Amino acid sequence: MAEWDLVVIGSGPAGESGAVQAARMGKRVVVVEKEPVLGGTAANTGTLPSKTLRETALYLSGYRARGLYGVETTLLHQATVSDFLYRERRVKDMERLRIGQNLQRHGVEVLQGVGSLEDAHTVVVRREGQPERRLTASFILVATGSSPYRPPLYPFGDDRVHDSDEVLELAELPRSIVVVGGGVIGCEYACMFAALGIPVTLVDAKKELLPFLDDEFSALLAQRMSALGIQLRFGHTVDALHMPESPPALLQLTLSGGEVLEAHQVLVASGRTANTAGLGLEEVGVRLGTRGHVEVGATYQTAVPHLYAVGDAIGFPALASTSMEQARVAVLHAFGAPQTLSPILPYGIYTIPEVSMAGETEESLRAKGIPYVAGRAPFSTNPRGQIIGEQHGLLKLLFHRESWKLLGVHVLGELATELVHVGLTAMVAGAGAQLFMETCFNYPTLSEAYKTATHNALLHPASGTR
Ligand SMILES: Cc1cc2nc3c(=O)[nH]c(=O)nc-3n(C[C@H](O)[C@H](O)[C@H](O)COP(=O)(O)OP(=O)(O)OC[C@H]3O[C@@H](n4cnc5c(N)ncnc54)[C@H](O)[C@@H]3O)c2cc1C
Ligand SMILES: NC(=O)c1ccc[n+]([C@@H]2O[C@H](COP(=O)([O-])OP(=O)(O)OC[C@H]3O[C@@H](n4cnc5c(N)ncnc54)[C@H](O)[C@@H]3O)[C@@H](O)[C@H]2O)c1
Repeated sequence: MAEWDLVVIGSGPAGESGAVQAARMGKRVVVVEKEPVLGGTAANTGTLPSKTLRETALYLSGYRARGLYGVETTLLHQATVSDFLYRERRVKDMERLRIGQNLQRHGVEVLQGVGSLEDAHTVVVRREGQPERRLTASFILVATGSSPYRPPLYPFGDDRVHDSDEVLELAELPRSIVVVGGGVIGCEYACMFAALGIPVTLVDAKKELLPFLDDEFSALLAQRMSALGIQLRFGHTVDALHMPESPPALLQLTLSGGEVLEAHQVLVASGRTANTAGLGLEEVGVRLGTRGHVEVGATYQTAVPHLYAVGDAIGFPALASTSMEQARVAVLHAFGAPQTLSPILPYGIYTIPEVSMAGETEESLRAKGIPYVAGRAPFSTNPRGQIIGEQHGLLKLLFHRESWKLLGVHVLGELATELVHVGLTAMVAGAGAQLFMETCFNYPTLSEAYKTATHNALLHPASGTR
């Protein structure tokens, strides 16, 4: 008999969620983590640090108060790196502590060391200066996450060149920066730096900003990011980088098309690679795809049935939110209580302003030939929006033209990543216009925009239909 019911490799959101789910089912569970701290990318280098830095940038820049009292606030004072990183460290520490306590409370054992497969049922754990440990398991959950992809053009040892992990170890705030890669990471960091008054240029090979967004919101976000002072260079790659020997001479980045950008520092955010090298997965029959992503089926089972993989290790959508859900679904399947992942997943993008969406876009509805009606509620006409000075926010709801079921929700502006959940919950419950008409919302609130957007759709049932 195996020593453990479940061995989890990795303690990020996926590992924690999978381990706790199995422990709740009365299973013997051990989590193997190579780092001395728990929490993975979400707690230590990605989600929480970047969101805390965003709040710090908003606070230090006085961004939320801009234009509210007839005065334009600028930086409260010259922001320093320690201003910038102070709260980031506190939030990180609290999250690590919370995860440790959560695992302990559920009776999950934690082992520090690098895990790899010796055979399909044995995980060997190696830690410098310690004897190797062998863990035999009935089931194994690979939740090893991902790391920034480092294109060979950039000398990452140089302290003017960063990836999204290293950017948290800045020695000083950049005087100007080029961000290469306008995916979610690039856009979020570009906004933070711009809010702090740092000149930012954002370069991306794609022609459109975050093309998975509804076109109207992609364009609106591009407009707001430009208004924040970000120079957008879409449809371009960086073909050459010149690094002068002696700073403060500026870095020179030559774009496809010939333009030369000059900046003090560069942040490269052009995708991520799964942490699967050296795990021994292929040796036991697990298939890996591009950038090392583990190939899995609908219940996160690999080609080896008792071996599951979840989170960033399997690729898209590679979010903390979805990683936790995937792990829960995988563990329930392993221990004989199968469930499926929610069919509608939200996206929350912490740019300045925030953008969030769930369900269909106008483009996806058109492509599927589904008849729809769009209803819009600008925050500038919402009383709470007025109070907080939210001039550019927008909620858009997409309803089925015949059934009036909600098919998609899109929000840009203050608290967009929170507001989206009203629409998400309605969609998961199969509800629509009727629900928003009959629900009493607090007044004044931004959530009330759901009622306004529904009225707008009902008043103009032909607008936005295709
Ligand atoms: C800058 C940034 C911002 C982000 N913002 C958001 C956001 O706002 N919202 C959101 O939902 N998602 C966000 N994400 C994505 C999110 O962080 C990841 O999707 C999530 O952390 C993935 O969880 P995971 O458990 O799969 O992997 P990870 O969190 O990467 O954890 C994997 C763990 O496995 C460990 N490990 C790896 N190999 C081994 C081994 N061989 N042995 C032992 N341990 C090992 C690692 O040390 C790590 O602790 C962001 C990511 C970045 C980089
Ligand atoms: N709020 C959130 O949910 C959030 C925040 C940050 C990160 N994440 C997740 O982290 C993951 C990684 O994010 P990411 O932004 O690094 O990767 P990404 O793959 O989403 O984006 C990378 C971008 O870089 C561009 N690119 C690639 N090579 C290039 C080149 N040579 N020149 C110019 N542009 C180039 C691509 O066109 C793409 O737009 C994503 O899966 C994302 O969902 C989520």
